[in-house]
Amino acid sequence: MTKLDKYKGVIPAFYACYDDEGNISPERIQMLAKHYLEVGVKGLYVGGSSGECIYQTVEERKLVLENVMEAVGGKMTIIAHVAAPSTQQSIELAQHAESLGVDALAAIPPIYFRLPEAAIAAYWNDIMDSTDLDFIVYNIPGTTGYALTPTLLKQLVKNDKVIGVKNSSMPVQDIYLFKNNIKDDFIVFNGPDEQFVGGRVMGADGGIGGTYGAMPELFLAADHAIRHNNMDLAREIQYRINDIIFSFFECEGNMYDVIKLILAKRDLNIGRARKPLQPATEADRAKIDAIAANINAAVAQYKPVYA
Ligand SMILES: CC(=O)N[C@@H]([C@@H](O)[C@H](O)[C@H](O)CO)[C@@H](O)CC(=O)C(=O)O
Repeated sequence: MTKLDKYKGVIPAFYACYDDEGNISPERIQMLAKHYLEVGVKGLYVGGSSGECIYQTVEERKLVLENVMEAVGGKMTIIAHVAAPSTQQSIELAQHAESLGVDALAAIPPIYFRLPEAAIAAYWNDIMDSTDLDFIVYNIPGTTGYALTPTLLKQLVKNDKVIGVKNSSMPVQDIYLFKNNIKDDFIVFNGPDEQFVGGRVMGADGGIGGTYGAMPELFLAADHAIRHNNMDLAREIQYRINDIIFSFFECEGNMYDVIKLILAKRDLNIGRARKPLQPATEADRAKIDAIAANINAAVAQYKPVYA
């Protein structure tokens, strides 16, 4: 058992939970967090893209984390994503997260301006210096426009607080770059859910993903198959997961709104996605019924793999 084992496994990116008026709902946050605790995932990644962080105020983001911690803090690994438009706001969120007792912080690079690498490093270092928590560098070039380099990562890991990278770039080989020759005992999380198995084979220790929350049982089953060296089964589950993810993208509404409507069918009503994320349309409704049925069938088929 090492200090980093608590991060190795399936970690859903926690969804934004709103009431019917679109305000943060403490009750729904606690309900969803307890649901994932019961399902048996390793931890939760709170306040990331899937948490709609960029559409929430600092105070709203604090309220979200407070309710997750009240519901499950201490019983699962909690990683708080704290990147915000300014360094000052990011530090405020980081220190608030530390006061609640989270396990680790994560942050994307600075938002909006394409800043030079020195400014990106300074941003991450400022956040790290503001608390004693473990820190996870978040590489998501598809949305931020900045692709983490091994050179910068080697500089960052001189700070012992850096324990890993959440890698949401598409090339699986990036996992090799961030896993090898960086430092001993370093965690890499697979980001693209469509490549969960591929990322793990390349060396990722676990995954953090935006679709895990819609079908955590399938990722737990794939994780179990990988750990037991049953790669044919792992691939089979990954293919099933991908069919489901690709069906999300066939809807006109944004994936998070589609997932929320699917969760509502499982008695997990967490409201709708915030605009400008597009709401699901009437035409999506029949597709959403079919996707929900497909998820239920896949869960029934593959949950016995680990349960
Ligand atoms: C670009 C993007 O949003 N990537 C997602 C994936 O989990 C993604 O939703 C999934 O692979 C479906 O394409 C995560 O890496 C991001 C994430 O988990 C988060 O920050 O909430």
